[in-house]
Formats: sequence, structure tokens, C-alpha cells
Amino acid sequence: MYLQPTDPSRDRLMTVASSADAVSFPVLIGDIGGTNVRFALLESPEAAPLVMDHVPTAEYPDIQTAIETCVVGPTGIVPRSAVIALAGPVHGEGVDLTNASWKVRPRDIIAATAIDDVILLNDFEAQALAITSLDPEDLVQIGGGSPLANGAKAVLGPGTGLGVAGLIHAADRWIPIPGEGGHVSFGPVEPDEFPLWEVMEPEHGRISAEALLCGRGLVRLYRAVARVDGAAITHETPASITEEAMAGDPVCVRTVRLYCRFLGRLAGDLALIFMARGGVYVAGGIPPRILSFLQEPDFRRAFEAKAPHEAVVAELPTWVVTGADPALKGLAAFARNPERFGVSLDGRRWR
Ligand SMILES: Nc1ncnc2c1ncn2[C@@H]1O[C@H](COP(=O)(O)OP(=O)(O)OP(=O)(O)O)[C@@H](O)[C@H]1O
Repeated sequence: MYLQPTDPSRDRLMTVASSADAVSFPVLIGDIGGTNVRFALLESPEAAPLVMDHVPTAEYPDIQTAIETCVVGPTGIVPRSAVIALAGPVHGEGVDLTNASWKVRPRDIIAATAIDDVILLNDFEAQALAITSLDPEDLVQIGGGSPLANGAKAVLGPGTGLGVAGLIHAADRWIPIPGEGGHVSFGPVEPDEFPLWEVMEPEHGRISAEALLCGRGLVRLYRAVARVDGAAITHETPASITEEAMAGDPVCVRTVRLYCRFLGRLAGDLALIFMARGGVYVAGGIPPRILSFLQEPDFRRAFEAKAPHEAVVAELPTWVVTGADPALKGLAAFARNPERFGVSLDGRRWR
């Protein structure tokens, strides 16, 4: 097709093609969550990533300081480019993190460091990229059959927030579909759930999937369960609820089982939306910590309860991503071979 210079789609084609532009090494890889910052360095396309220890996001005033203190200082390696995934939408001059105070501005990174090429991606886009690069030991399968090679995939991850993304294979490359799927509305389905919704504290005036399926969502659910069961509310953090559930506390056990049921329900909805014959991947910081509960029947039962399509959904595999730092693996795969992925860098690359 010949495109007139004035044809607006011409610029778009050129922008997508530019995503195949190589980045210069060493590359700084970053996964910036609402709670944790994870950095790694990729010294060359062939090198294994040099992964730094996680640090709390709140310990640093901004990303420039975190890069200098956590990466350049301890390693002496000066990155030339950066591929960074963040928990927040990329807009105009950068990203304001959704669940933390950082305002990430690539122009500030370029001004304050030796980095002169910055690519920003959505954190769940990075999780989606990672799915193509995970090793078998990074995954625990829970139910379903074998994935269809090149079948669509979905990923969801409860952590500080709830990230959701799809991944489709088209035109010989993997194309991530980031979105705000964590904010879909979420309602009661089984009889024992309706009383919970009557006492649950809403968030932004409603109960979304993220209002339940993230760290603070686990606390919200626990409080509702305790109220309905007439029990004292004695836990205030997600970690203490899961620890007490492991120890057999009845209210915490019921809370975590419901959490797994709701996670399975949302995972099943995503399986339907994407017809995820390549499987659904449950990532994020919380699922590996409740793996034994996810392996009980509730998660998969809720995943498959999708009449009239329960037979189709029963075939679709689900995995918990238990390997460390999956987003870093996705970003490293992208930095090494951007042309493997259909990622538009339109408005997301600064040089
Ligand atoms: N043992 C535990 N059991 C359950 N939840 C936990 C536990 N330890 C930490 N958490 C919760 O996990 C969440 C952090 O998850 P994660 O490590 O995925 O964060 P993140 O990547 O910074 O977040 P996000 O990318 O969603 O902004 C916090 O809400 C924290 O309270």
C-alpha cells in the first residue's frame, strides 16, 4: 500500500517499526511497583541479567536517586539506556505511580544520569512479555490441559494493586494488551457471598476486582468476613492474615479461601474474554504466598464455573508464577530482541 505523506496512518506505521530499534547496552531494567523497586543490569544482549536486591519504593524520593544509590553506586556499571515498567499509566512527560508518591519523568533521568534513552512500559505489559520467557521452574500449574502454542494468554497479578493484561500472537510476534482490567466491577455470585457485600467497605464508591484482589483488598475481605461471622477484627496487614490462615485461624482461613475463589473467578472471566487457549497466569506478590490455598479446589472451581462454556474453560490451564522477578525477565527479553514483540513506543520513548 502506498501511503501519502499526509496520511495519518503513515506516522503510526513508522512509530511501530521504531519499536524494533535496538537499545544501547548496558541497559538498566526496572520494575517499579507501589511497594517494591526491582532493578537489574543487562551488560550485553547475551549476558544474564545482574539482578539487584529489591528495595522499598518509599525509601527513595525519586527514581534518579534510586538508580544512583542502588545500581550505579554498588556496581560501578553505568547504564546507557533504560527499559522501565511502572505501576501506572504512561502519559505526556512520564508516569505518576498509582500506589506510591514517585513521579517518574524520563527527562529528569536523562538529565541526572548517563542514561540517554528511556523506554517506559506498563508493569503488566512487562508481566505479559515475561510469560514468553519464563522457565518451567518459574511456574506451578493448577488444573486444565496443555496450552495451545501461540494461543492467547492472560495474566493477572495481585500485589499492591491488581494488574491485568492479555498477550496475543499475531504477525509473527507477541503483542501485549495492557489495560485497566483490575478495575472491572466485581459482585457476589454464591449464596455465602451476598452477606459479605452488605458489610464490605466500598472503594471509590464501589467494589471493583482490585478492591478485593490486592493487599489492601485481602484486609477488606477479612474485615467483612469477621463482621459477618461475628468475630473480632484483630489483623491489619495482608501478611498477618495469610500467616494466621496458614496457622489455621478459622476467620483467616475462610478469608483466604474466598480470596482464592474470587481470584479464580476473575481469572476465568479473563480466560473467556481472551479465549486464553495459551493459559492464564497468576502473577504478583501475593499468590506465591498462598499457593497451598490456591491448590485447594476453590480457585479452579470458580475458574471453571462459566456456564455455558464450562467445558471449554476446563481445558484452559492456569499457572501461578512463583519465579522471582518475572517482569524483569520480560523487560530483558524485550531489550534483547524488541522485534519479537509488537510493542508500540509511541509517546513512551525519550532520547
Ligand atoms: N505474606 C504476605 N501475604 C499476603 N500479602 C503480602 C504478604 N507480604 C506482603 N504482602 C502484600 O503484597 C503486596 C505487595 O505485593 P508486590 O510485591 O507484588 O508489590 P508491588 O510489585 O510493589 O506492587 P504493584 O506492582 O501491585 O504496585 C502488599 O500489599 C503487601 O502488603
